[in-house]
Amino acid sequence: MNRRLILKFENLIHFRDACRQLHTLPCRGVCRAQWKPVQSSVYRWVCNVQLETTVFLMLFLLFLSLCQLCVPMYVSNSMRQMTVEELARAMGKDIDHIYEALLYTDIDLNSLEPDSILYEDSIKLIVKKSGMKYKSAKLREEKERENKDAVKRPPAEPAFLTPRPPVVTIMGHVDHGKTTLLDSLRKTQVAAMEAGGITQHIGAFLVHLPSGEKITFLDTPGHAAFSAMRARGTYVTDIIILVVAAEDGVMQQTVESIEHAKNAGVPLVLAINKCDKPEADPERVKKELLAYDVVCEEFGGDVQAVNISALKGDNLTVLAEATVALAEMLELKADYTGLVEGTIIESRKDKGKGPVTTAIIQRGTLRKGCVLVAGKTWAKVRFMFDENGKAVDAASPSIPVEIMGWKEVPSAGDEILEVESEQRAHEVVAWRTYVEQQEKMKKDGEVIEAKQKEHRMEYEKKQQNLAHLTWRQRKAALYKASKHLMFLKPKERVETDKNVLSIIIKGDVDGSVEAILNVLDSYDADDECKLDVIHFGMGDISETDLSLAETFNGVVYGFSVKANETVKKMAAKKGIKIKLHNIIYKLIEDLKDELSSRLPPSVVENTIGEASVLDIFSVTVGKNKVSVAGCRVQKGQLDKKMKFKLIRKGNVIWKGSLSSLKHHKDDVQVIKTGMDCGLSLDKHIEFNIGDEIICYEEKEIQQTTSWNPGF
Ligand SMILES: Nc1nc2c(ncn2[C@@H]2O[C@H](COP(=O)(O)OP(=O)(O)OP(=O)(O)O)[C@@H](O)[C@H]2O)c(=O)[nH]1
Repeated sequence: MNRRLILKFENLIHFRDACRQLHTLPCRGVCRAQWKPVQSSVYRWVCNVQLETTVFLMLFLLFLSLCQLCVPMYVSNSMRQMTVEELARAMGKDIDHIYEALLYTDIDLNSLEPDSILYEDSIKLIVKKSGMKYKSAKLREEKERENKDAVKRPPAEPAFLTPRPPVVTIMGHVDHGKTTLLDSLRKTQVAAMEAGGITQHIGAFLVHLPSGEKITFLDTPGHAAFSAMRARGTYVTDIIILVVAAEDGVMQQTVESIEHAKNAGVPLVLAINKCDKPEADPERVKKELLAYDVVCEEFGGDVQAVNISALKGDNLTVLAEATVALAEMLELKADYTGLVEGTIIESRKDKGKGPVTTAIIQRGTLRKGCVLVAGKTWAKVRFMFDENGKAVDAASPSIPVEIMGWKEVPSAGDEILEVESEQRAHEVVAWRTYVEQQEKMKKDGEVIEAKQKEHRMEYEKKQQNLAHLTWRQRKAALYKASKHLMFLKPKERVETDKNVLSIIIKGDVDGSVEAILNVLDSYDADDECKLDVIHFGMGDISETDLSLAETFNGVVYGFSVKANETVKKMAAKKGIKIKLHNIIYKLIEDLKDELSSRLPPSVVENTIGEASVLDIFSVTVGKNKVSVAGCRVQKGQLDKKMKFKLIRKGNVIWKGSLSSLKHHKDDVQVIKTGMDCGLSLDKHIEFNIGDEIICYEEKEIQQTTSWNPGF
C-alpha cells in the first residue's frame, strides 16, 4: 500500500536539501515540489512523496533527522489552520488561555509564539478544553446592497408654500417659571375651547389666539427632544421664549438656553417672569442680557421683551402676540401637499394603544391610512388625536398630533417620512437595520482591534518582564497573577471588585430615558466607583431586567414606570434593588447615594483630650527601664482605652496606646482637664519637655461620591 506524506519547508533551500537526501534512500519515492499557500501571506514548499507502507514510518523518522529544519505541518489535504493569536481572538480569550489549554499536550510550548500556526487537531482540542464547540464555516462575501432608504423631497417651489403657525419652545433657568407659563398658556386654551376639558400631556399643544392666529408650544420634559433633534441636526423649533425671573436675573441655564438658540439659529422672545413680585427688576434683566448679545428693542436690538406673571396669567396675550409678530417677520411657510415629512417629539408605549408618538408635521398633510417610516420602524396611521384627546382626521404643518399605528416605538427626534406603500416601508426599515448592523459591526471591529492591541502590548510587556524565566516558570507566574479572576462568573467578578455599580435604567418615554442618560454622561468619578449602564429602555420593570441585574449584581432604576407584584416578589427573593422615581433629580440623588455606599469609609480622628509633657522620669519595671512622662491635661480627658499620639514640634512621632496611666501612684482609666498624671507608651520613646500627648478615637465616615451632575 502506498502512503502519501506531505512535508513542508520554510524555504526552497531546505526543500532541495531534503530531496537530495531522500533520493539516496532505497525507496520508491516520487518527489514533487509544489509552491502552496499555507497561510494567506506565507508560501511554503511542499514535498509530496509516495512510499511503501513498510518503509513509511522508518523513512519519516529518518527524514526528520536528516533534515533538522523541516517542520511537519499536516497530513491532510484539506488543511485548516490559525495562528495562536487568531484563535485567541476568535474565541474571545487571551493568548494565555491558549497556552493553558495546551499544557500537558505534546505541543512544544517553549517554541510557541503568538504568531505560531496551530492546525485543526490542536484547534479542536483547545476549543473542546475551553467548553466551546468547533464549527468551520466558509466566509461569505457580501455583495454591496443597493441603497433603499427613504429621503426628504427636494424643497418645494415658493409658489406651493402657504403660511403655517410657529413652533415655540420655552427655555430658561430652573425655577424661573417655564412649567407655570406652559400651564397658564394651556389653561387659557381649555377655558377658551371647552370649559372643564381635560388636556393630556402629549409633548406639544396648540394655542388659538382671539385674532385667529395659532402657536404650537413644545412642552417636552427637560428639553430632551430638543437636544435629541439638535444632535440629529433637525430643528423643529422656530422661536424660543426665554423665561428669566425678574428677581433672579440671568443665571447659568439662562446662558445655556441662549447658546442653544444661537447654535440652532433660532430667534428669541424674552419673557421676564414673576413681575408680580415686589423685588422684580425687569430693567436689570434686560441690561444683564446685553452681556450675552441679547439686545432688547429699547436698547436698539431686535429682541422683544414682555413683562409677565406666569402665575397670575398677566400679559400672556401680549407675549403670544409678540411671538406671532416675530413669526410673521420670519415668514414661516410650508408645503401642505404631497408626501408627509415631520419630526417625532415624544414617543411612548401605551398599554391599550400600543406604541404612540407625538409628531409635528413639517410638510404635507397627514391623514389616516398614510404609511410612515421613522428610524427603524413604520406605521400605517390608524388614529390621530389632538392634545385634548379628540380624534382628528388630518394634521397639517406645525400642528402637533398624536399618532397610533406604529409597529415599534420610534425615538424622539426621529424624522418621519411618508412612503408610497407598506412594502416600501418594509424595504426602508430593512435597509436601515442593515446599515445599523454594518455600522455596529464596524464599531465592534474597531473596539475589538483596540482591545487586542492593548492585550498584545500588555502580553508583550509581561513577557519582557519574565524573559529571564523558562516558559514553565513564566506561565506559573502569569497564571498566579490572574488566577483569582479566571474562573469567576460575571456576578462573582463584580463582587470581587466592589467599586463597580451596574445599573439598568427603565423609563416611560424615551425622552426621559435619554434625559437620564444625558445626566449620566457627566459621570466622572470612575476612579472612586465605576458606573456601568448595562441596559436601558422603555417600559415597566420586567423579569429580564431582574435577570440582568442578578448577573451583574446591579440595581434597577425606573422613571415613571412600575414593577408588578411578581417582579417585586422576584426582586425581593433575589435581593435585587428596584428603585422607582417620578422626578429625575430624585432618581439621580438616589443613584448618588448608591454610588456613595460603594465607597470605602474614610477614617477621621476625633480628639478626646490633649496633655502637655511637663517632666520626664525613668522607672525600672522588671529588668527594663521605662520612660514616663509627667503630664497635665490641658483639654478634654485622657482615656487609657483610646488611641494616643505623641506630637513634637508639630510632627507626629508616635501613634499607639498607653502601657500605663497613673494619678500619683494609682493606675487610672481616665484623667480629666487640669489634672496631672504619669504615662508611658507601648513603645520605648524618649520624651522631651514640651511634647504634646493627644488622646483620640478613630471614626469611620461614609464617603460621598464626588460626582456632581449639576443639580
Ligand atoms: N410669584 C410668582 N411665582 C412664580 C411665577 N411663575 C412661577 N412661579 C413660581 O416659581 C416656582 C418655580 O416655577 P416652575 O414653573 O416650576 O419653574 P420651572 O422653570 O418650570 O422649573 P423647573 O421645571 O424646575 O426647571 C414655583 O413655585 C412657581 O409657583 C410668577 O409669575 N410669579
